[in-house]
Amino acid sequence: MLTSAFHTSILNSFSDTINENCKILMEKLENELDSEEFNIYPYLTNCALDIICQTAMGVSVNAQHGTSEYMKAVKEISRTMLRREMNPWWWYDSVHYFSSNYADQQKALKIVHGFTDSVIERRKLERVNKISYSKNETAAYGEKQKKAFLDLLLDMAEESSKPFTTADIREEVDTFMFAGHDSSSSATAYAVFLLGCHPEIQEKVFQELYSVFGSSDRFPTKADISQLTYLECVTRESLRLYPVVPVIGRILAEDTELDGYLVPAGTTIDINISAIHHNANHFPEPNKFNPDNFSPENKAKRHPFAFVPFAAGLRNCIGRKFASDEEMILLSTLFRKYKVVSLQKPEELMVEPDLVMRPKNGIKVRISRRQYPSD
Ligand code: HEM
Repeated sequence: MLTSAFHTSILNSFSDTINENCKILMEKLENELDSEEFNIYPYLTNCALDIICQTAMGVSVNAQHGTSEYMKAVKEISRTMLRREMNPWWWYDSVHYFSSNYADQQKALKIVHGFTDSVIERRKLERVNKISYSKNETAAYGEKQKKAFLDLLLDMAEESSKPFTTADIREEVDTFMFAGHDSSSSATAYAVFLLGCHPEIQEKVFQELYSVFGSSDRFPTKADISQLTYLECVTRESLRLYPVVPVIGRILAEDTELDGYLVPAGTTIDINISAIHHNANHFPEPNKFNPDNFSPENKAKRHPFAFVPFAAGLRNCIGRKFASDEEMILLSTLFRKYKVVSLQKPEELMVEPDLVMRPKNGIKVRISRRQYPSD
């Protein structure tokens, strides 16, 4: 159901939403111009949350403007899942049910489900009454009243012979929400961090941006983005060094030979994406940040599965294009406007496992406004 909603033409319609939220992010960052040091990670996470909420449900939770109950609950659910994973006693349902973690999780789930259900019910009613979406809700979608992901699901549900309950639809919307905000904001955060550590590479990115945009601060178009080939290499190289989903699990469908060992069908295996990305046979200096690893020549020389941040095969990431577009828009806007200096060294940056691999102590940076020749 989700996959068909990710048709390219639909993804393109989300770029207005990304741009509008990116503009708010830039305004918020203005307040940090005088800071000696600040953590840019929460800014990126809140921006990603607003983007995903608007694209998923067509409503804003205004995460960038404050703290909504829904936003806190989304974060709390991630935290309770992680706490459970870290505490083997809680792997048993019967023990977990009596824990405070379970109570916290249920409380947060109630808020999240209640919010999603109310949006779905309201949308369904509007469709029955053929009321077009209210002005506030569509403002982010521009004049043409672009549909949210939820509307596409409701279209599909109406056309399907199988009845869909609100809970079925809610599950799809929640999957989109949870898979889509932490992953893309962390990916963007690591790219910002690495560019902040490597001024010479940041300068090269800026020169590319300048060649496409000049000193304009206009929203990037699809055509602009397709010209930013070096920035694209930067985003890939960042995901290579910091794959935000570092390990995935699979159950073997058939007997498989691995390194001379026969692993029987039905075995659960972990695939260590981070280790694949740091394999010196594929990336000669595996710990060095080198965007040229993704130049067309270097890419052509490598095995196609040497770089798999979005997994591969049937259950790969369906939000890959969305995530890449979002990251390119955010980075191309941010680095046109600001110079970024990272105040942590790569060896000091601690990562912690959550639903995705997050920077444990955030991303500490200092920013200054870019000077253009006409300034
Ligand atoms: C840089 C950002 C992202 C990365 C690195 C990433 C990575 C991944 C990976 C590795 C998987 C496979 C997980 C597994 O098999 O256990 C996955 C699945 C998935 N991702 Fe992403 N993702 C990103 C962004 C997004 C976004 C923005 C969305 C939605 C808008 C999204 C939606 C999904 C969904 C729905 C699945 C499950 C697909 C399925 O089970 O068939 N992802 N992602």
